This record gives sequence, C-alpha cells and structure tokens, in this order.
Amino acid sequence: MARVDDKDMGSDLQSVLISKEEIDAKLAELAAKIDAEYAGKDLLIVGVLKGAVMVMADLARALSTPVTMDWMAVSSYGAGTQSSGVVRILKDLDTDIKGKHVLIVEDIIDSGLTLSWLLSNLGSREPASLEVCTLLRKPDAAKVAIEVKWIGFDIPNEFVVGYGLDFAEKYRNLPFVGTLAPHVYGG
Ligand SMILES: O=P(O)(O)OC[C@H]1O[C@H](OP(=O)(O)OP(=O)(O)O)[C@H](O)[C@@H]1O
Ligand SMILES: Nc1nc2[nH]cnc2c(=O)[nH]1
Ligand SMILES: [Mg+2]
Repeated sequence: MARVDDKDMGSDLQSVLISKEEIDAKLAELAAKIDAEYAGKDLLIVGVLKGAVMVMADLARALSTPVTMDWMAVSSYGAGTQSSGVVRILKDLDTDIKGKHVLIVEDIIDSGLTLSWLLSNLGSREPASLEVCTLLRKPDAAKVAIEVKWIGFDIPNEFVVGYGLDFAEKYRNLPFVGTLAPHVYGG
C-alpha cells in the first residue's frame, strides 16, 4: 500500500482514504459494467480537466470497449474549496457529439453544480446517450437532481486530494486519495 509520505508530501496529509489498490480494483469493476453497457456501440469518453485525468487514463485502459477520448475544461467561479455553480467553458470538446454515446468521466462530485451544468450543456447537443462515471461522490451531491450511473466511492464530506484532485494545484500526482492535514488549508 502507498505510504502517506509518498512524494514527500507526508507532513501535509492526514490520512489515506482510498489506496491505489482500492482505486485499481474499483476501476476494473466499473470498467466491466461500462463494457457490458456499451457492447457493440461507439463510445466517447469525456474527461473534465484537470481533476479527471487520472481516472480517464486508468479507466480507459481498464475498458475492453474501444473508445475515443475528448476533454473539456470548465471553471466554476469561487475560490479555495468552494464551487459556486457559475460555470464557464475554458476548453470545449473538439468533436461534435450529436448522435454519439457519451460518457462524462469525473474525479469527484461534491456540490454537483459542475456536473449539473455539464449535463445540461452536453445534453443540449443531442448525443445518442449521456451518462456519468465518477470515482468519488460526496454527500452534498444528493441535493442536486443529477443521475450518476457509475460511482466508485461515496465518501464523507471532507476535502480530499490526490489521484487528480488538487489543493492549490498541488497533490494531483499522489497515487491515492487522502485527506489533508488541517494546517495545510489553514484549519
Ligand atoms: O460538484 P462540484 O462542487 O461542482 O465539484 C466538483 C468539481 O470540482 C473539481 O474541479 P475543479 O473546479 O476544482 O477543477 P480541477 O479539476 O481543475 O481541479 C472536480 O474535478 C469537479 O469537476
Ligand atoms: N481537491 C478537491 N477538489 C474538490 N472539488 C470539490 N470537492 C473537492 C475535494 O474534496 N477535493
Ligand atoms: Mg480543483
């Protein structure tokens, strides 16, 4: 199992919430379900930058279904650890998704505001189908009416980093998901 002091960030971390091994096993499980769902269909997976890069890379390799991959970058106004729901496109898809089977891949759903906006934005482009796969989901997501077909882990309402998730752009390259020590975010 990965140690908390991996990459010399040990003193910033409080605990390992989900280990690399647990992430790998979960992605294999999700990939099998996604393979079954899209058998015989063309699938476009859409990663939401930057957080979803690790999930996209590992999920794509765990899938047997041939996929195409595209990326969106959005920014939700709001500083620090809070999302505001006001979303702006920083990088749009390179491809037209009309008539395509589209799977949005996210690292985390917290307030659900980013995803809710994305579902309505991409939904209006008339894809053949539009579903969501997220590695992590926090409890507040239940307050927003969004349907998430594939969920890796439901986690408590704590700020997590690693495996794509940042705090002030750091910690994304940790191979596991962990919680930060309070002194790092001024707690
Ligand atoms: O459910 P919500 O409250 O909207 O939060 C979830 C979103 O926040 C994070 O992205 P962030 O905007 O931090 O950008 P990043 O992926 O570049 O870190 C995460 O990757 C999700 O996209
Ligand atoms: N890094 C990180 N980004 C988030 N965006 C929404 N929730 C979180 C979280 O817990 N950690
Ligand atoms: Mg972030």
